[in-house]
Amino acid sequence: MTSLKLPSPAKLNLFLHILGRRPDGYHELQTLFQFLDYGDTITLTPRTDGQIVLEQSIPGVPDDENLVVRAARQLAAAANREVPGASIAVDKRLPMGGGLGGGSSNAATTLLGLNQLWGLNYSLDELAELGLALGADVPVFVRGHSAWGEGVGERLTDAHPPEDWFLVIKPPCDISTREIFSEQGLTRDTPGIKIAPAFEGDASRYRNDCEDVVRRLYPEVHQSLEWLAQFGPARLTGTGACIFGRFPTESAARIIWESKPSGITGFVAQGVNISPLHKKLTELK
Ligand SMILES: C[C@@](CO)(OP(=O)(O)O)[C@H](O)COP(=O)(O)OP(=O)(O)OC[C@H]1O[C@@H](n2ccc(N)nc2=O)[C@H](O)[C@@H]1O
Ligand SMILES: Nc1ncnc2c1ncn2[C@@H]1O[C@H](COP(=O)(O)OP(=O)(O)O)[C@@H](O)[C@H]1O
Repeated sequence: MTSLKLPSPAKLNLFLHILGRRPDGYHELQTLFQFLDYGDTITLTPRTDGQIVLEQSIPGVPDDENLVVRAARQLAAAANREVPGASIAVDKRLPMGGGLGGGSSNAATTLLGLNQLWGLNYSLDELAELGLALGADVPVFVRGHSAWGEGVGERLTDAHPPEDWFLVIKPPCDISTREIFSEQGLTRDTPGIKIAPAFEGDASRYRNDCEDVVRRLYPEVHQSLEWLAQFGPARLTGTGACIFGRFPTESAARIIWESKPSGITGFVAQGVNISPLHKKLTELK
């Protein structure tokens, strides 16, 4: 059988509210996930020896901890028969620890791709449940539709935010999700909002509750937000470090991108409500 080459897109948290903390220390969230038509690419090639082989390590991530390897092993363990194994290559474009969900997306792409390659026929519900054990953001990537997320992000309701263009900037720092959620000064009491069928893109009642803490701890993020805010509302995604500005057209986003100060890295991409992964899998059917 031939290889399967699949997209592994980024997500943005168009807003992120923290409603409280559960007894186990995890935070109750309300968030709005939208995918970007931009991300990593994963190539899955079936083997015959049952092994899961990562073709190239990611610097700083031991292979056993790489989310693609963990996802493949989890799926192999769940299948109640021998699987042929797979070689997995990840072409990484998304910054790690950037709040773009690259690791979670890689896990979801691996689960859906190997489910097809190995002929396991698990449903999206079953794969989302398997994926949740790997990370809170994996289920939304498995389901592949922009969504309101509640709980720790696992209770999902389809959403239809406008498919605008985004300028995403990666300030020169890495931020650990755990560090931000451990901060004393984090806002943890935002009142819950009623999930609306239509999303008011830039309504001021939506924000990212991690932003004040991240601005204080990481001046690089503060400076990038100040720069981007000159051109319109600028916001943090997830627990950072990436920030984004929203634009109605690609050219509007690119004009600002061209004017960026030297040393700023990032990209321009469209927000999409159907994941590029699911579009590709549909095309392959
Ligand atoms: C906050 C979000 C929003 O999309 O974005 P990211 O910035 O990571 O992309 C995610 O929910 C992140 O999910 P995920 O990246 O899977 O987090 P995990 O690795 O499971 O959690 C790392 C640590 O952060 C803390 N944590 C995480 C999620 C949550 N709702 N409450 C928490 O307190 C826990 O201490 C946990 O051990
Ligand atoms: N395949 C992978 N791609 C990215 N990160 C991975 C991968 N496997 C494990 N990780 C770990 O997961 C962490 C979170 O990565 P990622 O999902 O990209 O960021 P974030 O949760 O901030 O959006 C990384 O810092 C890295 O240590």
